[in-house]
Amino acid sequence: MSLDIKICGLSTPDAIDAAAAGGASHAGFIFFERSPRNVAPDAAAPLAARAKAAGVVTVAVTVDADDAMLDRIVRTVRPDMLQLHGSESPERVAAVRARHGLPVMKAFAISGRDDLKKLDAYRGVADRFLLDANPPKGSDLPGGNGVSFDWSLLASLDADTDYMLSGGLDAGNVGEALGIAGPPGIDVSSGVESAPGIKDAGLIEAFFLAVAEAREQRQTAALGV
Ligand SMILES: O=C(O)c1ccccc1NCC(=O)[C@H](O)[C@H](O)COP(=O)(O)O
Repeated sequence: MSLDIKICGLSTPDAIDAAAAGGASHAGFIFFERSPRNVAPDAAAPLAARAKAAGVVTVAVTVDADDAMLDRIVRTVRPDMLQLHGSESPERVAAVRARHGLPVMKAFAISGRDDLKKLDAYRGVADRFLLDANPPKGSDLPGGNGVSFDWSLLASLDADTDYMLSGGLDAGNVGEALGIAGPPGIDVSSGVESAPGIKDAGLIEAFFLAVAEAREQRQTAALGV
């Protein structure tokens, strides 16, 4: 089974190259001023072009952005996908998708079974889901907090739910997350940083190695070797 891997919060050519070299399927760019990973559209444009040239799908991450901001990002950065990481309603997701003609990944904060029910109103509207942890108390950010949630909750999701498992992943725990949830995609940001907003090529490489090892172990176990 294939596994999509999104490295989020990229802001330098070196980090793009490390993500692409490791085999990232998606590269995320944050357009949210309070984030240490925030990039201006003009600065993100050449980075996104670099990721695209390496065959990586580019994702523009926004939080309750209005049409003017999304217009500017789409016009300048030309992302392949939009990630809506705020409290966007199903109607807003549909409107954004129609206005820009781009697939939309809708993010949800998960801390209990009830949170997963919220996805239902977005089925057939959002192209994909990103399931993240609830921000810790006092956090200024809806994402990128480096905290995880109970991955076993995902066992109750419909098998055909297309999502990325996100929140607090790193090289040390991604194998366990894959084993418990078996997601179609994963997403990481803080877990491959040496400091908030500073991606580390060594940590990115270690993350991909940990994913490869875990997948190999699962395959071996499945074959009963
Ligand atoms: O990463 C941010 O700073 C951020 C800010 C505002 C909205 C979303 C943000 N990140 C979105 C992502 O897709 C992150 O990769 C995701 O929340 C996981 O982050 P982490 O727990 O640090 O791996």
